[in-house]
Amino acid sequence: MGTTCGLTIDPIYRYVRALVICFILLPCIQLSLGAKTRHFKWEVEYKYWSPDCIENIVMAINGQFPGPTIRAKVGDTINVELTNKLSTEGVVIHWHGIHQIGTPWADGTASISQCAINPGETYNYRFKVDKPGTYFYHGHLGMQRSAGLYGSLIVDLAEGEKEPFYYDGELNLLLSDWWHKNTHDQEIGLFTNPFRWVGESQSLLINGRGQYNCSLAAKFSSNTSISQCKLRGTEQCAPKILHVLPNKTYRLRLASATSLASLNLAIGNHKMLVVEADGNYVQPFEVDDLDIYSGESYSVLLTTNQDPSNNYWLSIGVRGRLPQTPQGLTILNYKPNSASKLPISAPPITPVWNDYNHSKAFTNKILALMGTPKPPVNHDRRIILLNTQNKINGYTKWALNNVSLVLPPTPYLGSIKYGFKNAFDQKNPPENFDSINYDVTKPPVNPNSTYGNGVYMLGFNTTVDVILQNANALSANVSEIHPWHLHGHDFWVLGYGDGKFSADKDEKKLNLKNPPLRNSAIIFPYGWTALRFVADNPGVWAFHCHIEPHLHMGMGVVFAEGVDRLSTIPNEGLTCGLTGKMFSGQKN
Ligand SMILES: O=C1O[C@H]([C@@H](O)CO)C(O)=C1O
Repeated sequence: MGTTCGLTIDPIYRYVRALVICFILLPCIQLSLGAKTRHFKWEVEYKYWSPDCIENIVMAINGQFPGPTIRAKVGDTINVELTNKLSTEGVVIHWHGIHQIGTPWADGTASISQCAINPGETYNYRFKVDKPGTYFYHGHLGMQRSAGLYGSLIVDLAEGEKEPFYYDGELNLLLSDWWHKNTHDQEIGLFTNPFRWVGESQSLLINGRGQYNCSLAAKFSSNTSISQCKLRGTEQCAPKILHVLPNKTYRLRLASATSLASLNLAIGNHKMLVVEADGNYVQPFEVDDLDIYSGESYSVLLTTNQDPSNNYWLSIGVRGRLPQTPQGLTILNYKPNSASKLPISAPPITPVWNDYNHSKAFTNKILALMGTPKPPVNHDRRIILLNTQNKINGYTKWALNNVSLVLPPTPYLGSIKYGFKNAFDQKNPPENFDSINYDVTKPPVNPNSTYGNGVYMLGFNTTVDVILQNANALSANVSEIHPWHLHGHDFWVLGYGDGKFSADKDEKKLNLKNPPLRNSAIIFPYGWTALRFVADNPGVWAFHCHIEPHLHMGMGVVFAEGVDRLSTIPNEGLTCGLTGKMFSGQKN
């Protein structure tokens, strides 16, 4: 029996009732709650741009880099008509942190939730924003995030609702990293034998702005070869100054769209109170600096209680990789001081890149605010994913339990819905690795892995645990940070640990009392991270390392649940691969 708007009743009555509900009642309920449909017409194209004062090409939206900020209220419907104006490549946009409940085809993952939008074509992203918080959107095909395809998405509380904290004003910072080598070149290097790594970025950007050939803080540097930037403020690379008034509290919304860099952010002389992580409230805690990994977002409260005759630095620097990228800087301008008045001392120093104790201390402070839903006490299934750097026929890859993901030409959402059994590997990918014999502290004994595109089919409404197990990469004594992001859900972060996860020893250490709910979590070098989520959102969902070159090298898996519950999937996103053939057959 079919369902419409979630209802299953007899056919004629069902049709009439569905019409009434869909076209009369739902809009009325929306109106009465003040919810709106927000329409946007976007065109994606390459543009010449100077994000760090060096001219390059960026992927711009409506001529802007970063793309326009979307601001909406909980319950609103976002409708982005996205036209691909790139002349030779497809495009998609993922709405990072938005659950896409009932609209999995709008998740914007090429080969998973939709076909890439071809040059000249338009795709309609229509979805509801279900949770207040700080989010962003970005390209999810190839290396298009590295190319600059990103922007902010901020969801305010519904009318009449109040945040559990007070602030006078708001500042929004979207953080990213920037290479001078174009992303096609970067991408080809990753798929070449011998492998050519993308290397560290040339610049860090704050709201799409950084300075490569000069520094805002050169006069404080002992390196005399760096010149002081002389910017008028109108340049594309001039910092976005953060204007504040003394003795007020500001909510800083932070999101990291970096391709590679893990960042640490600090504001000279000021403390920050962390209140939100990935769209979830956390127990407030105070910090001097904060780590933010690719794919994460935070809100911090900043009180402007320092000497009002000065301005202060806001700095970001690289963590977890030997930094070869200068700090990204902007100025916190206490009004009425002139914005061009430099702070009186040097910018905050980023903690040493491999001081993991510093990072762990920060991460362990993140706990759910009282009232946050708690995780189910038991899990139905536990998937353990060993993260390794591997080789396939001499090519360097990343793999999970020895399988490196290569996406199929037919998007999973369509192939699962319509039962195309030859669209992807029908065997469940491995649930575990040989944890008794595998030494996570050493390079793999046998580094050869295989390509795969199988799906973890999750029972609808079951509770799934994922243990992400880090290991040594291909070179001895190297284990990297990987920030993992789950589409379509938040998960509870039950705990982090060092070495190999052991159910006997570590199970009892898991936090079931107040674990933070998030959509992104990291694994520390040589460590493990335990996550739990409920598979209650019909659709097909990527779960992957948010370092873009790592995802491109296969570091991801695919989950699917409840696809049979989706009554209709718009054809619009499935007109490629086997589903494309099926639709063209129907037309004939
Ligand atoms: O995937 C990666 O490859 C390089 C290095 O391991 C090999 O060049 C690096 O730093 C990564 O994160």
